Amino acid sequence: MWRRRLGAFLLRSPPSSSSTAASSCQHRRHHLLPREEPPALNRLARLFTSQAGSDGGNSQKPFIAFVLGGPGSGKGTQCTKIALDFGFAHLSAGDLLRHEIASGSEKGELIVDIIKEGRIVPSEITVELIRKAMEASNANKVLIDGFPRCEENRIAFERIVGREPDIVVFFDCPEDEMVKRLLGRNQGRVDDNIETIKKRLKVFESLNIPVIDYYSSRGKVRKINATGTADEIFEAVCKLFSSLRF
Ligand SMILES: Nc1ncnc2c1ncn2[C@@H]1O[C@H](COP(=O)(O)OP(=O)(O)OP(=O)(O)O)[C@@H](O)[C@H]1O
Ligand SMILES: O=c1ccn([C@@H]2O[C@H](COP(=O)(O)O)[C@@H](O)[C@H]2O)c(=O)[nH]1
Ligand SMILES: [Mg+2]
Repeated sequence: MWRRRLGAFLLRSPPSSSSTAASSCQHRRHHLLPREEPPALNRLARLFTSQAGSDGGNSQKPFIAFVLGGPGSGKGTQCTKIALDFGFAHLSAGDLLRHEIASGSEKGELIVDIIKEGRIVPSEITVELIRKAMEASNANKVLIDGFPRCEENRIAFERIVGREPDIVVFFDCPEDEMVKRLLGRNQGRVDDNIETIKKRLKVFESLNIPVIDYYSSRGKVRKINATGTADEIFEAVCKLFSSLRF
């Protein structure tokens, strides 16, 4: 459990200020494993779930949701809310890469140059970070936010982790809205400037959309209209997640 908490602390984005009780899911499902549930009830609940492990973790294969969408479509914002309301571990590929940069490693120096250019980090680096984070989280439900970015990423993940996602959530947002949000983000990100944003939008269209198309052809994509307020979008997200079996 401590590993799970430490992993979550290190790897999840800080909760957004909009993640309040008031904004939480109106369609909230009856969680089988809410965090605040007493341990005895948790154990009982686990007897009735197919995926939970002996410590609530992933001794069997976890439910994996890839969360995709253009830059600034609101992936991180919505994942924070989903993690809180539905008990998912939130692994953001971008945050993992930024964490590697912050560690001061040689790999980090390579990564920061790629991010400034809006390009895609080599698959073996990103997949290895995600694989380790999944292992550290020991979770039975995982959101992988902002990955895979291209077909090569997808193929590398499926080869190394040995799994396809159970679903792919696609936040569909118009470009002008994404640009407006990114320019207003104000979190000191090296890629939140108009030059990099334009490059990221091109990379999204040319490399990430084909991944979404691939998973669409496999019936895995759930498209969500990502316009409106974060809370309005979360209403649609809640409907989707409440309908899932995990
Ligand atoms: N529905 C919304 N309406 C207005 N602003 C939003 C909405 N959702 C998120 N934002 C804001 O837009 C910015 C980008 O959101 P967020 O970081 O969640 O996007 P993202 O898809 O994770 O972007 P990136 O791919 O760059 O990581 C943030 O400042 C966030 O607070
Ligand atoms: O799988 C990934 C995820 C991210 N990148 C690089 O990081 C930036 C920022 O990512 P966000 O998910 O938007 O935080 C992205 O533009 C890429 O340069 C990546 O290469 N691979
Ligand atoms: Mg993000």
